[in-house]
Amino acid sequence: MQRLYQWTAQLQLHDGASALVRSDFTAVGSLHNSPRCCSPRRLSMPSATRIKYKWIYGAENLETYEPGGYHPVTTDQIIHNRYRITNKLGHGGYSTIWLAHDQERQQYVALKIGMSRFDSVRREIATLRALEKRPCSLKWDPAWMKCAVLPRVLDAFDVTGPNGVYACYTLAPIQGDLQEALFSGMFHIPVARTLAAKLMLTVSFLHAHGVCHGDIHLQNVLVERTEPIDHLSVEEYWETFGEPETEPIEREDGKPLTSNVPPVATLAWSSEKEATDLTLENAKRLVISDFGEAFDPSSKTRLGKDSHVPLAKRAPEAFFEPDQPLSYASDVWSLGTAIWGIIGMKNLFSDDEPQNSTVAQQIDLLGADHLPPKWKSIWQRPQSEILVEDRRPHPPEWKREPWPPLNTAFEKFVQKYRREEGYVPFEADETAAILALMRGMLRFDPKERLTIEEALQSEWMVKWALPELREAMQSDCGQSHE
Ligand SMILES: Nc1ncnc2c1ncn2[C@@H]1O[C@H](COP(=O)(O)OP(=O)(O)OP(=O)(O)O)[C@@H](O)[C@H]1O
Repeated sequence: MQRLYQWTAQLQLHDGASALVRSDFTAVGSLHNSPRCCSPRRLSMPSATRIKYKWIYGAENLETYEPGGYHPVTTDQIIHNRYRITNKLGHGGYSTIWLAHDQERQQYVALKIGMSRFDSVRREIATLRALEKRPCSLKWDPAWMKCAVLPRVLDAFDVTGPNGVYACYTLAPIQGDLQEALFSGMFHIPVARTLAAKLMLTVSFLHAHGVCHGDIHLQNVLVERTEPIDHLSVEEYWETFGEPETEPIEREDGKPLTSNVPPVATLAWSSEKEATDLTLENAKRLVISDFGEAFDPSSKTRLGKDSHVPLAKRAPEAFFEPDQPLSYASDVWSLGTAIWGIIGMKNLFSDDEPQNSTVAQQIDLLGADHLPPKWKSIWQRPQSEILVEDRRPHPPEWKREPWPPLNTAFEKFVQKYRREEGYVPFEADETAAILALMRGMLRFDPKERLTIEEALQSEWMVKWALPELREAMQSDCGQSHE
């Protein structure tokens, strides 16, 4: 898969117009070496005293193998006297995730091992466990109830290692995230509708249970495995799927490695399933993951400035009102950008742009007239009034390409690619319904934004997306949350 990314990125560089490759190919970075993983807020040691390693494409940030950081793990290692590491599934800014064989139950699990200095994995375990017991506060269609699948914590424990004490938990292994699937292709329309419906339904389940996810983006949206693997021994698994790809880790100063870092970097296994190959069977098995940022707005204040949602998916109130609490509406914004990602080819806002460019794109797309007056005056405040500590947005100082308005963006980022690459484009009536939903979910003012319940009742959901999901679910709902 690593090779595929390199290949597609090159294709983009040399022949961007003709290849069906995400045009914001910064996704190459965000898949494996996410800037979120390497952002300064995550670092503990001053950079001058950190040990530097030769960069390995596709590996986690190796400098983070230090006290307080990742647990050094290698294939075949047994964790907690029970879980035999079989392959790597991925990594995030807070954890590494491994496919492990549970020697007690003879089944495969995804093992998430948190970095020792963050309590994100502990919070995630608490949220998921609480969600299993929480009563539903809103009217929620019981017919859909068992279709909202959340990851289930199978086992939770601490592990002690050279970099500290790490919170760990196991959950069912899942096939891959949608961001990865979308890297070089698009979903067929019925699959896109099913994914969007199931994603929205799952978020509505969370909101109905008083929980904001707090980090909705397509890297945190996974589809379950369809092929069984529990009957395979670890050796048989390796024979079938290959052994994990590894690269030796080397220090930049040439000195020998310490025990803080593994001898080799293991590259994440990929199903190599592209968006085009995803079927309704896969789509109906969508699961939201990563509850490390989830919070209950009635009991916990999460300020806009503390949001960790990638900038391109972050709601504007987090930028304009950084000292105000976030709530369900911010999830709805991020969900809107995720649904756009599912139906289109190019992200709604470009990844890895700084805050001011992201806000400028939001304003271009939705129109300055829709900016709440108090935000308009923040945006337009004279440069001379901006104090160093004032991080609120203002127009970028450099010249940039204006972003198209919503309708044009749909034509340019969705329909054009669909036609050029031989995918069926959306019909005019469905397009109008999608755009109306997007406008409702992406209202600047969070109070005016659609609630998740309203979004679920939108024309696109009711006439196109939910019926598609219902049909796909006829037989079963995949794994049940109950
Ligand atoms: N149950 C699972 N099965 C298979 N792969 C998984 C599973 N959970 C996570 N992954 C993979 O690992 C990646 C990182 O997981 P996750 O986002 O939960 O980590 P994190 O450290 O909490 O990240 P973040 O920096 O986004 O907070 C996912 O994008 C996905 O590719």
